[in-house]
Amino acid sequence: MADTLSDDEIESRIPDDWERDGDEIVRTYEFDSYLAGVGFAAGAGGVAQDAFHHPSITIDYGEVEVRLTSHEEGGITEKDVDLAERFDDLQ
Ligand SMILES: C[C@H](O)[C@H](O)[C@H]1CNC2=NC(N)=NC(=O)C2=N1
Repeated sequence: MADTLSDDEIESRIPDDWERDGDEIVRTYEFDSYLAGVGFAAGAGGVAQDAFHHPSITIDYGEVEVRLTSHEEGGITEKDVDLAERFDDLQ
């Protein structure tokens, strides 16, 4: 079971374009169309299922908000940061 990261570890490990929001890390991706966002969300879902670590994904017109936290650990872990990097690689 992964341990939660300290505030300093989060600060140093959080990928560019992501922000900390309490016990979550969050990024809003922007797209030229709604369906481009839907496609990104589908890809992110596949990566999440592969990792068996699941984000909250909100699809709006031209935007997709992704929130990550480790529910079982009750905070932000390496799993969240690693998955954020994998989502960014989908772009
Ligand atoms: C039983 C538990 O839900 C599973 O082990 C996985 C599923 N996906 C998960 N996703 C996230 N974000 N946090 C978890 O703790 C988690 N646990």
